[in-house]
Amino acid sequence: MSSRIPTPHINAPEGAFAETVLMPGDPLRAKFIAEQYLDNAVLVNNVRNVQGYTGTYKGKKVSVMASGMGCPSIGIYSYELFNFYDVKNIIRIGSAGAISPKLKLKDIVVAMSAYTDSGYINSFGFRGNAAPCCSYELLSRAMEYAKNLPCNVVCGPLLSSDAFYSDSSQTEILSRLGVLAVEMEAAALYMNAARAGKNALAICSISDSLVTGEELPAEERQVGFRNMMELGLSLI
Ligand SMILES: O=P(O)(O)O[C@H]1O[C@H](CO)[C@@H](O)[C@H]1O
Ligand SMILES: O=c1cc[nH]c(=O)[nH]1
Repeated sequence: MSSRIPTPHINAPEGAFAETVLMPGDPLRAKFIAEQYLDNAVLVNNVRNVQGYTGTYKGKKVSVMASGMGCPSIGIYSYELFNFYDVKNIIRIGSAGAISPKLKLKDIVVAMSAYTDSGYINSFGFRGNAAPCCSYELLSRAMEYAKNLPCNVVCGPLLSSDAFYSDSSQTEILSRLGVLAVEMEAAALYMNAARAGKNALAICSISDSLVTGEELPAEERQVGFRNMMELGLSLI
């Protein structure tokens, strides 16, 4: 365990986090997961209102903490958890916009890999094109559990974009390459896990479709993705 805790972003003491952390972007989704699913949940971080809780689920210790939005933000939290708090697994519990016409609202994408346009990728010193990919062990366990879920769960690549609003047509190009959906964090999480020798998986519920223009309201993005939350919790 490093002595670099507390950090500027996490004021929890040593040992405050479980070895597995579920990580939604939205702090209120983190709070909802802690309140709905965890026994004896304790708030272990609230710096910048980025809420982190540790409790137990079915008797197993688990933490849930928000990442905020975008690669730079999840880059900070996942780096500090992996490298300073000795966390072993981070599972993103996110939302994403469908770019595949085959996906409907509330379907779940389990991200095998993440294309990215984010400059965050340059911080690892590699001058070619990186290939951020998930933990195979977490992925295979997630897809096994997904067979029991009453919703469509698809495994494939995501795009982790720096821009939520964009004039470019990159998503159409990536759709032709089989990329399923766009979100904003998986690539940074996967790169930090690789660099730290740890494990990561991004699971995202479809909150809107760039194909049809349908979208869910903010409250549903906060509390409505229970199948995804239970899929994440099945991995602890
Ligand atoms: O719902 P979360 O987990 O925040 O994920 C998605 O939602 C945010 C944009 O609305 C971005 O963080 C994107 O990745
Ligand atoms: O990053 C995101 C997340 C949800 N929906 C989108 O269109 N983009």
